[in-house]
This record gives sequence, structure tokens and C-alpha cells, in this order.
Amino acid sequence: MNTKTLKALTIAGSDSGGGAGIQADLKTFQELDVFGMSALSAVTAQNTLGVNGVYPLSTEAVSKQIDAVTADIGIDAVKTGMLFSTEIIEVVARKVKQYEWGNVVVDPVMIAKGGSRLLQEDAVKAIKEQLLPVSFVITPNIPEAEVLTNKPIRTLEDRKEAAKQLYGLGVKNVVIKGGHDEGQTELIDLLYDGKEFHSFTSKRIETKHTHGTGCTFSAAITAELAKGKDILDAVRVAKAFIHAAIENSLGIGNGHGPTNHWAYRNVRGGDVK
Ligand SMILES: Nc1ncnc2c1ncn2[C@@H]1O[C@H](COP(=O)(O)OP(=O)(O)O)[C@@H](O)[C@H]1O
Ligand SMILES: Cc1ncc(COP(=O)(O)O)c(N)n1
Repeated sequence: MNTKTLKALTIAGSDSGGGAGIQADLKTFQELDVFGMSALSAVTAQNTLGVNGVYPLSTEAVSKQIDAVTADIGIDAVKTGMLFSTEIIEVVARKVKQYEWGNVVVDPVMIAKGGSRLLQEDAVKAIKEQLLPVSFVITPNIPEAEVLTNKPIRTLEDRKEAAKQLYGLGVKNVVIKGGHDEGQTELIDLLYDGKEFHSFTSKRIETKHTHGTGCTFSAAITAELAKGKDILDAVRVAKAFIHAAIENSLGIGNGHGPTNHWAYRNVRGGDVK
């Protein structure tokens, strides 16, 4: 019995609606038996219909939150979500190196599903040049992978090329998520570990309640890495976790509702090959 309490830190934005951001991350960590902590990058006034306001925190606030957690508690894995600006990305990259974090999961949040910008356009460069070289895995959705590689992604072959290109920026593993593959009845998340590709396939669930799916997915990867799982097993659990969360969504709000972060505990394993 592993008596050590495993701990994960999320460095991301607050989603007042509770479905994405640090709220999704902390709920997911908890469901996977990992003690969750958070360093906020920004506060958003948000619900299932969209984002009504974005209020970034100062670099000092981000830096001090990270230091406070690391100095006293320590972490076994960390994820980044919404980071908003070049300045905040630079702080985070500096902390990764200062604390010699190994299990760093970068979810390159750029645009909320409602269309609001959560990352300034000029900050993409900092993700590529400063954060990726010191990260363990990046988990872009298809539009984010297109921005990061500056190439359109239409086919599975395009996705493989994009994964290789992102790997070339220094990150150890790349997961290109398939949720935005419109019109497909099967969704494929593609993992590239520098040597080979692994596909995680599931049926597309017909629902509009997919708010925070990427946050939840990357938080599940983070929690599993905190437990010492390898990337393959971490992604496998995350895929099952998010599938259960979407399949059993709660129908909250009048727009894109959140997923069900406690579904996985009842349907462990999920419908994933
Ligand atoms: N309608 C859906 N049915 C089943 N799985 C989905 C659906 N939408 C997204 N997913 C899964 O949720 C995870 C997050 O993917 P995606 O929605 O593309 O991320 P993001 O929220 O960053 O846009 C992936 O594992 C993806 O396959
Ligand atoms: C604070 C915050 N972080 C991330 C997302 C992305 O979630 P989604 O892609 O489901 O809109 C969000 N909407 N809000």
C-alpha cells in the first residue's frame, strides 16, 4: 500500500462556472486520489454560455503561489492550463527549471469553446521556445496544434507530422486530441513518444456538454504521472476518465455544460480500446 500522499499542482485560470480551469483540474486530481493544489494565472467570469471577463494575475502573484506550494508541500506532477501572456509563461518556465520538475504537462489553452481568447497571440512563441523544451507532455487539440505548427491539420497523417514537429521543439511526448475532428463518429487521440505512435480511440458522444474536456483530460494525465505511471498508462486512464465524464454529463447551464468529474469512479475503465 503506497502510504505517500501524491500531490499535483495546476497552474491555470479560474473558471467561475466550475467546469474548466483549476476547478476541473482539482476535481479530477481528487477523483484520482491525488492531493490537488493550484496557482492561478488568471480569473475568468465564465459560465456555460461563454466568457464575460478575463482578469490576468501579476507575474509576482503567479510566482509567489508556486513558491509557496513548492517550499512547504512539494509536488509529484504539475500541469499548465490557461497561461494568458508571455510574461506568465516565462515565470512558469523559470520555475520548472528552478525546481527541476520532471512531470510537466502542458495543455496549451488558447481559445475557450465559446470563442474567447485565453492566450494572447504573441504568447504562442513563448510556449514553443520556453515551455516546451522543459516539458514532459503537451496535449493540444487540433486547432491548437495547427497554431503551434502553423500548418493545417486535416488527416491523421497531418496529425502525425504535427506531432513530430512539436516533438522537435523539445517536449518528450505529444498528445494531439481528436475532439475537434468534426463529423467523425470515432475520435482518435494520438500519442507520439519520439519513437512510435499510439492511438486511443473512442466513439464520439453526441452532446453539447463538452466544456472543460481538455482541462479534465490533461489533469487526469497529470494525476497518473504523479502516481509514477508511464505516459502510455497515464493517457489510457485519462481517455477512460474523460469518456465517462462526457457520457454521464450533468446537463448544467444553458450552453456548453461541464462534464461529470465523478463519473469515472462508478464506471472505471470506460469505453476505450
Ligand atoms: N463528443 C465527444 N465524445 C467523446 N469524447 C470526446 C468528445 N469531445 C471530446 N472528447 C475527448 O475529450 C478529450 C479532450 O479533447 P478535446 O475536446 O479535443 O480537447 P479541448 O477541450 O482542449 O478542445 C479527448 O480525449 C477527446 O477525444
Ligand atoms: C479558465 C479556463 N481554462 C480553460 C478553458 C478551456 O476549456 P474549454 O476548451 O472547454 O472551453 C476555459 N474555458 N476556461
